[in-house]
Amino acid sequence: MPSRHLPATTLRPPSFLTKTRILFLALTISATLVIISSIIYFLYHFWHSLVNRNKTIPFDSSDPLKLERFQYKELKNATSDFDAANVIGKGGSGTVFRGILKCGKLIAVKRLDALNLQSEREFQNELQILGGLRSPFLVTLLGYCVEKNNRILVYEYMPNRSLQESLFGEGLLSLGWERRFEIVLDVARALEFLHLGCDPPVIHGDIKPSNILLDFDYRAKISDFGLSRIKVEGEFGVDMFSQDLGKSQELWKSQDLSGNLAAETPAIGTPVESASEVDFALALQASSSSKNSKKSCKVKALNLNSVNYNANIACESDVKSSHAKGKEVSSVDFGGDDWNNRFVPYDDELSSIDHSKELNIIACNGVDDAEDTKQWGKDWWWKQDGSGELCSKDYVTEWIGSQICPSSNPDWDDEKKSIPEKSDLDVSTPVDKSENADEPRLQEFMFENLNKGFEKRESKGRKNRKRKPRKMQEWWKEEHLAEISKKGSKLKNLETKWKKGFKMPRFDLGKWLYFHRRKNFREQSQDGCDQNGEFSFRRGWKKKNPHSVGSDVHSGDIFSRELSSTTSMRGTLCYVAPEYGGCGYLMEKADIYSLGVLILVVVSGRRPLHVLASPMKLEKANLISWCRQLAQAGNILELVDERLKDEYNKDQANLCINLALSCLQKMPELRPEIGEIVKILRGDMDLPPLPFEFSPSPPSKLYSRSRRKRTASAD
Ligand SMILES: Nc1ncnc2c1ncn2[C@@H]1O[C@H](COP(=O)(O)OP(=O)(O)OP(=O)(O)O)[C@@H](O)[C@H]1O
Repeated sequence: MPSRHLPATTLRPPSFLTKTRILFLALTISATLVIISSIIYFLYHFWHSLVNRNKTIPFDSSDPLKLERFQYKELKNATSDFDAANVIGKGGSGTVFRGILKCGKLIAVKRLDALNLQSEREFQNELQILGGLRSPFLVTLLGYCVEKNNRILVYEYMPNRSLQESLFGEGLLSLGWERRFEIVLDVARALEFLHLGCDPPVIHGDIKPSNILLDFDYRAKISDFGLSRIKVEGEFGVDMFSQDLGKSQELWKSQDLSGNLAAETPAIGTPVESASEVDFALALQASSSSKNSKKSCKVKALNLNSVNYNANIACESDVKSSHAKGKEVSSVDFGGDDWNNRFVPYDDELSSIDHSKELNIIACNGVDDAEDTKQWGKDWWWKQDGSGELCSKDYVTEWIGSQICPSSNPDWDDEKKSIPEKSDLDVSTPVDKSENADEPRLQEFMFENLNKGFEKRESKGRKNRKRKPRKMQEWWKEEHLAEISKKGSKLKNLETKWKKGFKMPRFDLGKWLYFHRRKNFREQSQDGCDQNGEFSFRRGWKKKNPHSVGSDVHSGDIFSRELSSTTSMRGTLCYVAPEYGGCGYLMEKADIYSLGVLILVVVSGRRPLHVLASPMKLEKANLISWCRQLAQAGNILELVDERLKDEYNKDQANLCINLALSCLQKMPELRPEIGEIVKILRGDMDLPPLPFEFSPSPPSKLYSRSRRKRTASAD
């Protein structure tokens, strides 16, 4: 019987088959698991990166700025849990603490008070611009911290705080003439670095004493780049003010504090030849506004995630002709049409209006409200009455009203005697009781008198000028809603917050401020005035930190209150250039104007706008007007700080004041360039002749180089 061959498989023992199956199954399962876990891992990371996108700093991994990213905990330890005892200052957006790192290094830690669109924007600006710059004339930004809703900036510590505090605070006498002159020179050099040493140029946009910090040796450094802008020349074609910026590279050489060449440590923002690729991270602003542009501007683009900034810097000649003239480089991406809405055309005629006007909040009611198609930068937001809304004058009026508090001002009793009866002002009426009737009268009185003092010469010219009033609210919407609408879900959050009454001072600012201020005013009137109150157009009222003395002390005559550190929508009241004034073009000459005001403040030891109780002293209330009057009378040295007595260099003082007047010319193109200013201050160039309006009669005894050198050698 033939034997039957069974299939090989069947011949194998069953245990072998089982093992193979098990092995196969195990392999399949583990492979599946690996694949699934890989997918999960990938998805998790994808989700994580999406979720954390808004929390990341707007630099990509190739961060050229080498800023240190601090842990919140680290800064908390450095400042003893942000202890109030470590507070060294308070600005509109945040509180500044003194801190000490583990390594023993002293730092200044600025923590933003609230996270909103404005503060986020300024935070980004500070990082992008100041973070990309290194100069002995600029405060060094060491690092930052972004964790959850915390936004913190870490700076080098400046032991002598701000110029504001040195001039108007306790250290009053520590600023002798030499130091003042050096400070002016340092600030000029800092601006020289920004305007001429950087490519593209950086425009600070908010030069004022509280943004000038003093180091151990009282050398001045510029800080606060929250409102700064990068000027990308190519984008706008012809420079509006015919500045020969091309010579910047030729002119600029990195300088150390003593003015010596220090070429070995070029700042990040130095000319292209010294840094083949400018590391400004900055150009983001330009990029966002230049959709039509094509050619790159040698600026290293950054990957900005945070607030939907477009980081592809471009600045090319291929720009719409409507953008041909210099315009502000905004940090926000406005569509093409938004540009047209946002930027008002420059108008020589309007810019020739006397500057005293913009200090004259006062002028609000006296303005001809007739229609005109032209709008002028600041004009509309000073003069919005007739709309039924609170105009800027009202804010300032309220503010001034709140400062005029007999009970809290020891000088008041003396001064009130000199107030003429015809003013119909009963100064003995306590402010708290005059809430409805007397308070406005008191304020009207102040404004009327200020008006008389400052605006005589303007009234004629203004009669024929017709202007279309523009509401601040409208402007705000134009500027921000377009911006916000691009921020998708962020907008929804913000809108929800607004609806819930979240504190967003720029929304419906007028009413918000009005009611908020009135409420505070009533409350404060009962306990005396709020000596620390400060008015901010940018963020509404801010309460000064008791440690910050800079803004609330008396300086000069009776009581003079500061509007100087009130930050406007863009820039600061009294320091902002007339052609810019909140929404116009931010060009180098705007910084020059602010420098002019700063010089006068440094020389005179006075704030640019003093609110004085006595009409006798009104001529001095507006520092710029007063200086112009003195110049016409040929007596500018009367402006020099009385506290210096005779211990100052008359030639230098003369030079500074004349230079300031030159910087304060209404026409931006007439103001000197920063390179010239530095040369003039160093005695390497003569001051150009001042226009007739400032010249004493007979024509100016201008300060000449030869004369100055003679004096210097005599000294
Ligand atoms: N690096 C620093 N070192 C020492 N003090 C500083 C430093 N930075 C700021 N301060 C102090 O903190 C104060 C507030 O500064 P901050 O820049 O926040 O506000 P500001 O410029 O006064 O106001 P705003 O932000 O409204 O323009 C300064 O006036 C200064 O006294």
